[in-house]
Amino acid sequence: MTGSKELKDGSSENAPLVFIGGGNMAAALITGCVAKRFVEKDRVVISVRTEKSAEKWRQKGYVNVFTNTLEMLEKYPTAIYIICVKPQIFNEVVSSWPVNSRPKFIVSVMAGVPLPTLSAKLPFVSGNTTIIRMMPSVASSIGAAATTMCYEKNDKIENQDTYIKYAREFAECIGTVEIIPERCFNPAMAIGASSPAWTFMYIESLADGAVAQGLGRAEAKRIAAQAVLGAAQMLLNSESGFDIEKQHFGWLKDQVCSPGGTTIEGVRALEKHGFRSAVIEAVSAASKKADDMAKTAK
Ligand SMILES: NC(=O)C1=CN([C@@H]2O[C@H](COP(=O)(O)OP(=O)(O)OC[C@H]3O[C@@H](n4cnc5c(N)ncnc54)[C@H](OP(=O)(O)O)[C@@H]3O)[C@@H](O)[C@H]2O)C=CC1
Ligand SMILES: O=C(O)[C@@H]1CCC=N1
Repeated sequence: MTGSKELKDGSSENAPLVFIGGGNMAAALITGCVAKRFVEKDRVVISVRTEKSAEKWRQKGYVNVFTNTLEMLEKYPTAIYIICVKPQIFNEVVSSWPVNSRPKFIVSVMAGVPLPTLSAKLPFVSGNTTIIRMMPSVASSIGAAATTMCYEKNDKIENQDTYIKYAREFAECIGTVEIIPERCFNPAMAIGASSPAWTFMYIESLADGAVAQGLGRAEAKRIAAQAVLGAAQMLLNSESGFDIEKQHFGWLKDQVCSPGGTTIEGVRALEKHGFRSAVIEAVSAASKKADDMAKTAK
């Protein structure tokens, strides 16, 4: 990406990107898309709750920072709105939205707030508003997120294809993107957005294991992180001889396990301690939590 991306929909040329919420997820998104020059800093607008957070953003060179969401939304009546607050704060955001507002394009990254709830709760949303649910991850900051996206296609919405294309380009600038049906959104969130936390835990555990055996902490951390990166790259890069569309992951695992060797002993230990089951349960627990949140968000 060489230049700042413009959204030309006839009504808003070069529309600003307005982030409602400026915490961890917004920081990863903004860092990632500014680094790729998808948007310039002066076209980013952010609202946060506290002056302390606002000051942090200003120190990073962002000038359009607000601690009053209503004031921000009144100042930017035509924009691309990205809702980045916690789901529990969504009702507060709804009540901060000017009643006469008629937004055309809203992106929500909130876990556990489905599209029908978004449309129902944002009372000003008309039949002419495109709402997109996007689930990126903290890896957006380095352009390495595995983002998922869903939306309801409506041919009656003016310029909807333009908005969808823009959202897709936004997601591509922070990593990869999969468009999925909303019914699969929560399990996809678990493996795309929550799993970085579990992977950090896994890498930390690898390092701990080696430190327990006497390896220095710094070396252990670097070796563990690189080993996980290399393994993931082998799955995604067909030059490894692996075809992710056709082959089972076990094919690569088996290449590492020399008969009578060291690795298969580790496989045995992992199986004994319920490794796969623990991971499957983690995905299920995160997904179920999002299902429960969706019920209370109604
Ligand atoms: N963290 C992650 O890896 C991911 C998070 N998400 C989603 O992103 C959303 C945000 O999560 P995360 O960034 O982790 O949370 P944080 O707690 O880090 O950030 C929340 C932000 O919202 C701000 N805020 C609170 N109330 C308001 C308000 N009324 N108006 C405007 N801003 C407000 C806070 O301001 P202040 O800083 O002043 O308190 C803070 O900047 C969640 O819905 C989550 O589901 C999605 C994918 C991954
Ligand atoms: O923990 C959460 O709820 C958010 C959504 C996915 C990742 N973090």
